[in-house]
Amino acid sequence: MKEAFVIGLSGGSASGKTTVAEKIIQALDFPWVVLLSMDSFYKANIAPPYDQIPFPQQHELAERNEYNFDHVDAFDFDLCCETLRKLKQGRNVEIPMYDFTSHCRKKQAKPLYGANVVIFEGIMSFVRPELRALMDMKVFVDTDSDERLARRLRRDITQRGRNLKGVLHQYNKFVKPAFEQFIEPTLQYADIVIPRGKFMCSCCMHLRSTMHGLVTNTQRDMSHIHNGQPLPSTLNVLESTKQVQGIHTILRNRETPRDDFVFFSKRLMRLLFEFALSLLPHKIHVLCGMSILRAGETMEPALFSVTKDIRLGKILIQTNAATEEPELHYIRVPRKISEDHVILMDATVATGAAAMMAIRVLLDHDEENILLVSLLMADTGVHSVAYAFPKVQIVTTAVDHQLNDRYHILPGFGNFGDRYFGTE
Ligand SMILES: Nc1ncnc2c1ncn2[C@@H]1O[C@H](COP(=O)(O)OP(=O)(O)O)[C@@H](O)[C@H]1O
Ligand SMILES: Nc1ccn([C@@H]2O[C@H](COP(=O)(O)O)[C@@H](O)[C@H]2O)c(=O)n1
Repeated sequence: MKEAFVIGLSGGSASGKTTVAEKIIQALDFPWVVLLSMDSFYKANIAPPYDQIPFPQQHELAERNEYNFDHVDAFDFDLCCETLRKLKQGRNVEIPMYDFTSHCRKKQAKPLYGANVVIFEGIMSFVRPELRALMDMKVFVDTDSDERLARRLRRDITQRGRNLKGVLHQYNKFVKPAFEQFIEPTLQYADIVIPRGKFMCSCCMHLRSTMHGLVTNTQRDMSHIHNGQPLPSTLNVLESTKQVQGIHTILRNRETPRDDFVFFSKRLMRLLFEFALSLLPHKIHVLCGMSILRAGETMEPALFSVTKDIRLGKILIQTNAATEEPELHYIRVPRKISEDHVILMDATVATGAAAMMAIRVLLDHDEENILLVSLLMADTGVHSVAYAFPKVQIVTTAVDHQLNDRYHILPGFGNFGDRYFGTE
């Protein structure tokens, strides 16, 4: 669950790598696939120290088509490797954005959150052994050089601000020799070669079958793999006092009117947060709350009522109706929270798939600084989270033992969000 499957894509310039990557994403129809391009790691930077040649000089050379963008030294391989390694580990990264017309990095970097599958494409992606070692599958797009030149002429003139003479000059002086010297020899490392850049169904079928055993249906797999295992030591269950039992009875009763349901769930949330806060170490710490929308949002007022100056983030994860997989739709995280204690909130946790996706997004944290706080959990969810993230503290008021065939907790609280918001 933690490691992303990395597909490396290589081939000459304009061979069709990006196009093939996009087709793989469509054809795989897989949740949470990200595309990372080597172009982001050109050394051409707005500020030193990445520049070997000072930027004004490099820019001027590029404008005259005299800067060699097709040499291994043009790329920041260290940053590239570190970024891909982090993504493979399911961690967050900041991707530099490159602008081909100004030959420099944009000021703004693009945040990427961990993913199930990472497609990494670039002319030099197979050149370095440390990059190849991060790839689970390597695909080479092998397109004839005339075809590549024709495509490059069209693309660079229409999209990258070049002219005919400049493209031809750059191609003959740098692009063609680089292909022969650096890129073509890496064809030997490919598991799959796509001839003439024509993406074929057979290629996708091969990719699917290779990945099948690795990333299958998360909800289904997680719903029964932990049967009979003892509950983990990171699980903290609120003491089942008469008051807590009474509130559970009210919340579990499907006849309970909405206003009672809201009142007593709020009451239980406060007790839960008091308990969760008592588990934090005795020192000054900064707190950040993260609610998993939409049911986790119901817990925010209770959290505010027991904590002062807490920062808040939100994350929207929804289950794809067709694949039954959780998908990340929206995220807002306060800046610089990597040192904070994070209280991750969801009203109920069934299989644990959404909670695990949220924890993965937060993985720039030490796991022990994350508390997953939920009113009610299924033991499947408890086991899955604890297995994947053994240091995350899990805090709840009760653990139920069954899930139905739609992965709802039994006996449970029913659909918490619908009952709370009155959208049943
Ligand atoms: N199979 C194909 N047939 C025709 N044109 C293609 C094909 N694959 C890519 N192209 C075009 O060639 C250009 C370069 O493709 P791209 O995927 O960006 O290549 P790369 O990422 O390898 O540089 C684009 O304009 C794209 O539309
Ligand atoms: N400022 C730049 C930077 C790079 N290039 C060329 O881009 C090619 C790599 O990108 P592909 O999408 O074609 O793989 C590479 O061959 C560089 O020559 C550029 O022209 N200007």
